[in-house]
Amino acid sequence: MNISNLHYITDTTQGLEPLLKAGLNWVQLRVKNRNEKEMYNLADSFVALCEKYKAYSIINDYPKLARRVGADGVHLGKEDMSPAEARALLGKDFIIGGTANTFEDVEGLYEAGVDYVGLGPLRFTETKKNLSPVLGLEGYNEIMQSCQANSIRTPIIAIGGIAVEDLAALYDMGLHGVAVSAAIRKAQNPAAAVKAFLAVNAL
Ligand SMILES: Cc1ncc(COP(=O)(O)OP(=O)(O)O)c(N)n1
Ligand SMILES: Cc1ncsc1CCOP(=O)(O)O
Ligand SMILES: [Mg+2]
Repeated sequence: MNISNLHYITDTTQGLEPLLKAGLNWVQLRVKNRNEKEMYNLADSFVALCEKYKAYSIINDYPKLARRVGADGVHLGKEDMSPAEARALLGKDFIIGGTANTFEDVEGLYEAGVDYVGLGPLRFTETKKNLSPVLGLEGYNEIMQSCQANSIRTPIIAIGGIAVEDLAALYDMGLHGVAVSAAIRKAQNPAAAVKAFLAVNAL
């Protein structure tokens, strides 16, 4: 499995199909405050839609639900199940991502054997409440240099307020890719926004 350069984060399947048609191949379902039944139904239809377009499906926060609906992976933050427990539950082939805000977080996730790290936020975003301290490009630079110095090669995905204009600087520092919600979801033409992100990745 190749970790994608573009992770799209969504709380709905509405409007997702045109984005998959535009070439999106990795989607994370990130939903807060829904009951178990609603969450199951949403996750189940999300996985079916991703499968139709051969896109990887990742469920945020809920490892057991991810397994139950046949998703490809789960994303876990500091408040969620530990990556080690999730690995024991889900097995070696299940994709497990973890959240980092510092080099120490990245190191811990690398040692825990995650498949990718979501590192951020780059800047303020309204998409997430209780945001960790903003890193800015300078913060990413320091953390990426520490990763290189410590031979940490886990793919690192930048997240939080990412715009297409940020990609060049982030890739220069060694970031593997980006996780994006608002810049696609709130775009006048979300499918065109997906294509703009993918076009930079193809350069
Ligand atoms: C790719 C990626 N990186 C980071 C996060 C944030 O996860 P978490 O810290 O658990 O916060 P919530 O998304 O659950 O609010 C993510 N979802 N994806
Ligand atoms: C889940 C998450 N964690 C940090 S920012 C974020 C949401 C994505 O941010 P944006 O909507 O600004 O792309
Ligand atoms: Mg979480």
